[in-house]
Amino acid sequence: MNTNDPAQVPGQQSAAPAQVPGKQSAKQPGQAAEATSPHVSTPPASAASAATSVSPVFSVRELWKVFGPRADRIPGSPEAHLPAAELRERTGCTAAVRGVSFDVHQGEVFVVMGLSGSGKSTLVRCLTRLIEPTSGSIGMDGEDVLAMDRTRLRDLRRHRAAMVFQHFGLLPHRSVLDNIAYGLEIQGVRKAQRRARAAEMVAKVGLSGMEHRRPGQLSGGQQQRVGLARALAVDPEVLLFDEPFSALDPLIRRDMQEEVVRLHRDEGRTMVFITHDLSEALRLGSRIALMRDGEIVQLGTPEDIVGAPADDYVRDFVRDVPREQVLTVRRAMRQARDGEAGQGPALAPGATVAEAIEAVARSGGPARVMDAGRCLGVVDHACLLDVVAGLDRAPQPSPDERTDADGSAGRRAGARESAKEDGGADGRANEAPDECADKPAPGGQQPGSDEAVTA
Ligand SMILES: Nc1ncnc2c1ncn2[C@@H]1O[C@H](COP(=O)(O)OP(=O)(O)OP(=O)(O)O)[C@@H](O)[C@H]1O
Repeated sequence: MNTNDPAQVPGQQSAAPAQVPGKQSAKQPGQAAEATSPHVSTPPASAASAATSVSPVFSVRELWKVFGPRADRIPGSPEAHLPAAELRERTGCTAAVRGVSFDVHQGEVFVVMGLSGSGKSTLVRCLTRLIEPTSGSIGMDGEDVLAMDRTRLRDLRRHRAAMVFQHFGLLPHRSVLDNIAYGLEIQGVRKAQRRARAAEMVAKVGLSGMEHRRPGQLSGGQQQRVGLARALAVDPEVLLFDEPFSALDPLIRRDMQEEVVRLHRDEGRTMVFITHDLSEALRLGSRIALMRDGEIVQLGTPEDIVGAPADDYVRDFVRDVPREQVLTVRRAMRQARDGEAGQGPALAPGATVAEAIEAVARSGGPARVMDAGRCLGVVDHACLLDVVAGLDRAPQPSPDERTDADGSAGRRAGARESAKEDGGADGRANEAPDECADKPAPGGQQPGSDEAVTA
């Protein structure tokens, strides 16, 4: 059985994989585990339907990682949930990851966020067994990661899940091009082929013209681009980022975040992204797993986390987030009254409250929330203010909401990006054709039509 075939397409399995223990069906293993956790928000309708159509890239159940003597006695023991200091005092052990369960869906940016020491790095390293878990199960595309032998594991790390580290790990005496080609070199890809692929990646991450420089001749941001290009060169099914931008200065960091958003939008590649920076998590995440003391205290979309914090810890965490930048009009809207469905600027359901405030201010009246030509509701001054003040109601997903290519709430980032594309740099766009568009406003024009944001 050749389980290390360099010609193998990344993400495809060359051998009959061992199945994840306890896996119920190919359709959606562990959906119940996510849905029954008190801290895990129910995904929006589109995410849920996407989740049922494809199996998760990673499926993690009851995962524990305990460091220290006789670590395997801790999971399931009465000590398992002791506070960290008490556990250490009584047993000499540290429970870095405690009974964590989640799925990473295809095409999403799954952010693992938490304060220093909350267990983020340990958790993500367990996914490819860079750290051996103490107990639990990990599936990748339905294959049992914990049952993989060394060859299969090497294949997983080289071909299927590439890691981008904070410290770029570049080879100082090699050129940019050769650094990018390195991952292909250890896969045994021929020189001409790997250099051609590396040259493609140089362009993709915006380093054209710098191919022959050494890492020492690059800025921190440029070095991180090389790290990113090296991971991309092997065309992995999933990219794992371990706080990749935390050493970069804020402007370069922003630049790199945009790079990730762009890559995700263009390629729809699955990404798992560790950060301790809330604004980075909100900006990049399709969903965010917020960790505390080794546990996931809440797992949900940025809108879930900011709009419906699971407990006081999360509430405190998100207290200073500008709500209007994260929450969407879906949360703010009310039912249309007396002809309101037929006029006013049109907003996509994924438009932010901030975008809606601008549209309503410009038009002087309510804006419509439109989806596939249907008016889902309207937003006016009062309901937008309620959301900003935190007096809003729960979100109101439409029953037949369309599903985007990437399924889950990656739609948010996509919504913002496509708003920009449709309407130019300021994010405005022309009004989408809809069932109300044939009802002319006074003066023959749709009021505020040029303020509308579509996504
Ligand atoms: N090899 C180890 N031996 C013992 N304890 C460890 C080991 N690695 C990590 N830990 C402990 O496990 C806990 C989680 O560490 P981890 O590095 O996963 O946290 P983190 O959230 O990634 O932190 P940071 O943001 O600072 O990198 C911490 O208490 C840490 O001290």
